[in-house]
Amino acid sequence: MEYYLLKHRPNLKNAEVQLEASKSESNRALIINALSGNKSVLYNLSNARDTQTMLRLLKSDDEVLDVLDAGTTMRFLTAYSIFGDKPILLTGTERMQQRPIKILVDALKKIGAKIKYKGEEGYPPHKVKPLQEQKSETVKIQGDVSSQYISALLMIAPSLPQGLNIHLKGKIGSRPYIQMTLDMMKLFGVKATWTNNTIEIPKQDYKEYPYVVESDWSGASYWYSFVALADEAKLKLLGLRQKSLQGDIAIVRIMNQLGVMSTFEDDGVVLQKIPHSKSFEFDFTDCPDLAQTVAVVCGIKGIHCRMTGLESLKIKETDRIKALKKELKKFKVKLKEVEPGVWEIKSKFEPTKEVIEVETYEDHRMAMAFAPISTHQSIKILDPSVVNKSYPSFWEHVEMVRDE
Ligand SMILES: O=C(O)C1=C[C@@H](OP(=O)(O)O)[C@@H](O)[C@H](O)C1
Ligand SMILES: C=C(OP(=O)(O)O)C(=O)O
Repeated sequence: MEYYLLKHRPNLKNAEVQLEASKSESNRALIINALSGNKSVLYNLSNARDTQTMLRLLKSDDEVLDVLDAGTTMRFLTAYSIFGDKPILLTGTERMQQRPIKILVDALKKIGAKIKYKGEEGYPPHKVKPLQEQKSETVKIQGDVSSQYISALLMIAPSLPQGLNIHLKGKIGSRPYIQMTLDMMKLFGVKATWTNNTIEIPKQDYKEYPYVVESDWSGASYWYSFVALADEAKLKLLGLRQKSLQGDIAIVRIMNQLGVMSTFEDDGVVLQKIPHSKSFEFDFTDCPDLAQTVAVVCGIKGIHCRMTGLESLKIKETDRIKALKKELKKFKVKLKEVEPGVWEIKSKFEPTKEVIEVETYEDHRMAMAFAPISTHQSIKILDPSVVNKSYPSFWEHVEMVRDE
């Protein structure tokens, strides 16, 4: 298997990193634009494979759309396909076929769509037929499995003949991603009202809007981690804004406690080292993609850490809890569930001369979250091309930033 060898390098150069653009914003902008007849020019779309796949599939005439391992692409295209002129079969990687879709499919069926599973009930692949008639203008949807189902419904809602009222049930995970969807819909001229647990979207047309995608805050988190763990570091991350639509801007607050200060400038944010707290507690319900970054930083720095809100990690690119546990253990870091839903990091990490191999489980975030450990000791990241899902230039940037 291919690997990327990162020899121990404690310091970073004083460098500027042109981050990749957000795949979450890009994929929303692409769906919204497709729903409005592609009348807008979209700037700075992401080179992430998830976005390039969305772009390619939106242009495709095929009856089979393979989203590979892209969750948003799968969920958003499933909803979008009800407006097609022929049945569409949606499929993906083996892992994608284990990631649930029933909650979204049930909501679309309630609206009147005809959808059939082609493999296991509740999971892709599934075939979506064009919507003949809207049967209901109200759907109830569970919010604690994936917010992507809700975002998918929200974006198609104004294009439905009767609009849509969405009632959210129970705990809502990844809420900032729902807000991002609504904020972007608003920029494209669509009005929605969110009161208590109900979001109402009347039928209306998306307007033209020249959307500029911001850099990716989830991708930024790995540079915060590099700075937190390095002996000497000062980095500037380009293309990030202090007022972001992305919930993963939470990394600014988190890292302020874990040893990184952020200073916003016109064209990005400057990261500098500051003293860190001895212990840290955080609920990741709103920003699950940051959990791996934080677990690694706390483990390596020996910061006692309590993490909650990790429920959705099990159904992402891999079971991230299982993967984290296994790989952190190689560094004498324990991730343990101390009570239901509460995870603690306990560390006995000491750098060794040995090169430790990190498995990545087809998960880009495993590769990127573990790479900063190279500031303390040599590591090998297996299957390094996994980063292409969200951040294809990651290794190039690592090469550029680490000091020889
Ligand atoms: O809507 C989005 O762009 C995303 C929502 C989150 O997923 P869940 O809503 O499934 O937690 C996040 O983990 C994913 O990387 C991107
Ligand atoms: C969970 C992720 O993506 P998705 O669900 O869109 O595959 C991610 O990028 O961490």
